[in-house]
Amino acid sequence: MLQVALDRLTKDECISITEQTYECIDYIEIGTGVIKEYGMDIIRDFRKRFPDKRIVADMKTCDAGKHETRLALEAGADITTVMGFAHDQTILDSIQVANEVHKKVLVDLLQVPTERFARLKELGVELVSAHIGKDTQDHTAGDSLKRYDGLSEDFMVFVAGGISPESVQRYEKLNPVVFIVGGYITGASDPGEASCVIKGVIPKK
Ligand SMILES: O=C([C@H](O)CO)[C@H](O)[C@H](O)COP(=O)(O)O
Repeated sequence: MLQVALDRLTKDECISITEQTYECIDYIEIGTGVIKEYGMDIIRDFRKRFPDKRIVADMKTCDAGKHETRLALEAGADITTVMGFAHDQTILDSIQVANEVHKKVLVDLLQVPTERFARLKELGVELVSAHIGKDTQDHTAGDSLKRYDGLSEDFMVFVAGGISPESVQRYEKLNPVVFIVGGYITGASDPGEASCVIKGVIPKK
């Protein structure tokens, strides 16, 4: 499945790109920077505009888990993100709030030591994002994905970080269920076409 990540865009650009890509995307991610600019209002707005799509709020919560998770899910997100390096209690609280409303938490593994993956499983984490951060994408291309090998035995895996049709194959061993794609789609001259091109090369799940 394909998740379009809406980052570094105005609200109007987010709406336009979502409309253009609608046919080929499965999840809409409201990016962290967009949430910082527009707050929960943009999640509420997207929920009304796009009732048939799953919405991921990339909150990147690292403290105040109950409060931030509730904010994003009550605004209409189906999934909200929490950082895997956050305190165990933050992750537990976020999962508890999400469970109460039958929604999900996606734990972002950015900067999480591999030794912590087992603990995340014990905490009840189900969804993880094997993520290469924006600021390191140019510096770590290649083997940094190795640290995520085997994750799909314990978690439903989302993958993110500079993904393009050319790099999709690199993720095969991670057995991802969702490919999160931002810049390749949002920076394209025809985002609709770009979303369908990448949808055509990611494994069907
Ligand atoms: O989570 C993301 C990143 O940390 C910026 O907030 C992006 O949504 C994710 O990396 C996907 O975007 P691209 O790397 O541009 O494909």
